[in-house]
Amino acid sequence: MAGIVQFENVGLRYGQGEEVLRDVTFALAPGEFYFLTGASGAGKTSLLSLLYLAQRPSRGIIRLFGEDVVTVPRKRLPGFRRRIGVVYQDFRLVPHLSVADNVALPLRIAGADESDVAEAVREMLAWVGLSHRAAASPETLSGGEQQRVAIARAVAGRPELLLADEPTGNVDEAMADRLMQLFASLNGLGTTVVVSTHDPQLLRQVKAAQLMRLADGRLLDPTGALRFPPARVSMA
Ligand SMILES: Nc1ncnc2c1ncn2[C@@H]1O[C@H](COP(=O)(O)OP(=O)(O)OP(=O)(O)O)[C@@H](O)[C@H]1O
Repeated sequence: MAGIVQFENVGLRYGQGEEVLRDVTFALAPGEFYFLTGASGAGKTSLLSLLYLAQRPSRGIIRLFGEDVVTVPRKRLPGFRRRIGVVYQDFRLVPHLSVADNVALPLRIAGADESDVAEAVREMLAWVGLSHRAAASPETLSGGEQQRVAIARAVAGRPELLLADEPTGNVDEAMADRLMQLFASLNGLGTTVVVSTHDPQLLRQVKAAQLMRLADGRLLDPTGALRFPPARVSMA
């Protein structure tokens, strides 16, 4: 398999507007860690939304886990989404579920045993420093706390692909370090990770990470490393 994700000449426009993504071609190798960078408005969230199948591209080919997801019947999309963990920029927690039940959601959808669910939720909430808020309603949490719940939920099911949109935008530096360690640990277990960020500090945190740079809807790939990724890059 050439990659866990492949884009070929992908374009995206909203309505009748100009294309906000243009001629985007790349492949992501399984098990790698990628940072997606670019100025505000460059298209990072739009690119991630194609990856988590929130919309279809206006043109081009997208393959996920080796399958063409542009022409796949809609009823098969949930099967792909279950293999992906997403940290949305606006968190998207379920308001009528407790913090613990939000984190448990992907595990329950995957049919995990309740005892495994309870243990995973405990472990994840401890990691993001929110054990004491397990029973709380998401609306009673600060923005940074909600972001940490969203991260715990995305990571809990050990997805094959993790997509995180500005996941440390609302937390302090010490918590950002801790969350990046969580992503790096998940990556160490084999998850392919894509983190979008403006923050140059974060880029220094994961040494073996590769950079995807977007500028005005185009992916900059001067060395061709994203188009023709090595089969496996050393994590040293
Ligand atoms: N739903 C939408 N309808 C119309 N235009 C949109 C929509 N979402 C994004 N855009 C436009 O697409 C372009 C790329 O936006 P996008 O949110 O993908 O950029 P970004 O790099 O994630 O920015 P930021 O770092 O500010 O979140 C922008 O010009 C934006 O105005």
